[in-house]
Amino acid sequence: MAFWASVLIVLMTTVLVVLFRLGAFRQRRFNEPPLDKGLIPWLGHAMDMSRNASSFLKKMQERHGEIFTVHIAGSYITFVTDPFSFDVILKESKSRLDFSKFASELVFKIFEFQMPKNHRGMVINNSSKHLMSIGLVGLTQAMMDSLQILMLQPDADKRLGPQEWKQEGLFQYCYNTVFRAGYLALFGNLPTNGKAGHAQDLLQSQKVFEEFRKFDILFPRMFHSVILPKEKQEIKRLRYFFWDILSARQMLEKDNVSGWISSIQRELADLGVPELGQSQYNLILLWASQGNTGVVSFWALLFLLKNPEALKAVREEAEGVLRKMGKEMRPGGAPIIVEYSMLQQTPVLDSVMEETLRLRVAPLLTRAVKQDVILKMDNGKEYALRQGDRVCMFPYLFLQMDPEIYPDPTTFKYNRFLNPDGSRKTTFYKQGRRLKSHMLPWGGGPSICPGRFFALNEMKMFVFLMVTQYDIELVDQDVKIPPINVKRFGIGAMQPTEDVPFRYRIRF
Ligand code: HEM
Repeated sequence: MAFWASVLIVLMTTVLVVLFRLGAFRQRRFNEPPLDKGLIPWLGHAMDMSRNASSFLKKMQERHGEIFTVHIAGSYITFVTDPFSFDVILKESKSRLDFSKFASELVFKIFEFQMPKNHRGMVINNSSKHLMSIGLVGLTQAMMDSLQILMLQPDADKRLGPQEWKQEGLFQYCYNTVFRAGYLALFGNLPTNGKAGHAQDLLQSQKVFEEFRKFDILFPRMFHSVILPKEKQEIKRLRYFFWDILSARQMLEKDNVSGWISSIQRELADLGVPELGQSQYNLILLWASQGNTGVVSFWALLFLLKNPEALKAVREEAEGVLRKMGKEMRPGGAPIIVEYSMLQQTPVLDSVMEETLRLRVAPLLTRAVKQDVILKMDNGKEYALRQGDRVCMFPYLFLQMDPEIYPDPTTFKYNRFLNPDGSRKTTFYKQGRRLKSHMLPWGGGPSICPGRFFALNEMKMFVFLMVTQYDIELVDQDVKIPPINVKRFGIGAMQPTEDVPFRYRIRF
């Protein structure tokens, strides 16, 4: 009897210790935000969050207000929903709220790469040199060259002449074209070995795109740590495919590798990162640079195709820029070349891109709480945050979809970001007060996307070419705009649940 009593005591103690470790006994302390642990130990609200983060967070905001802490898969995460307080968090010092810690954990989970200590300084320095300022002009030119290679390649179906309509899925077409052009511009071309043309580049970039899409589709499951054993195998295979294709050895054989990729690789080698680590890092850069631009380009074109007035305005603006630059569009004339300077003269297209980013880009901005912190909200209220927790912002829901800031927020309005005089509109208000940041699709603070200027150039260039070089139309003009895949909330650009057929032909 005594024996069984001891076993029972040991068992109960173990269960209590495990529950304690899983955070089941955490109580809200004085000054802390409202705490919502959910009913399932350790998992907490993980299922709701991975199912549809946006509707879950909306429900939590309705229940708790401007700030609350939820328990998700073993972590306590504080969400701030007041957009006026976002800047406070984004500007907070790294020693209190840190971006790198969470990013490094995520990168290790998905890419199996252990970030070297000073890697962020390296990314930031190289990005400001090669993705901004002077480097941006050359890279934008490289993107243009690659877009031309892809868009003007002879049709696989030789029966179709250049003037005939070609039909495809718009999502597939945009993602494929922008991904491959961006990949070639950043990661370089295969040597032609005396052969004419770009056949090898076209073949290899197609394969890279196909494998990337498989990885991309599995990404939300990796992000939320809900992978089945079969999927684990596939992820492993895909990682090996990319580590090989992006290896230092393969990159050395390529021509025209961008300064961004080659100098990061050199610095990694100097830091003593082994070859495998360099390949792993290249996959991270491939993911960061190519996972969103094709998707956003798709939405921008779809919105234009569904809004003939907007399409007309963008086309007229682009044709005006071509005329101004002396690039006459003649029937059967030379292909259109979009130069860097031309992209600085397109306020209507800028507004279209900004409206598309507002409607379709939904990252979760996360900081690790490095020490106990008092967070002073914009309204003066103070909340205690605990060391070891995370603090998160979801600007898609609490800023970009706010009807007070953007009336009729789910509707695409191509001129929402234009002033009546046609200049760019940057002032937006809530409760009569001007917002410092009216949108955060690129993140903010020290971790703001360093590729944002290049990304915008890539997408604008693609849309510019599509509207000037081609006639484009939806196969069914009445087709509904497809819903978004809600499982991708928090990751970046939202993808559609289904494709939309469209057709295009060279304009003569
Ligand atoms: C539509 C396209 C893009 C979107 C919406 C986007 C968005 C973002 C977001 C939200 C972040 C995280 C910011 C944070 O957590 O605070 C990020 C990080 C990053 N992005 Fe982009 N991005 C895009 C395109 C690009 C491109 C084209 C490149 C490179 C050529 C790039 C390179 C990076 C890098 C390297 C980081 C990590 C920065 C760091 O560790 O500090 N992105 N991006």
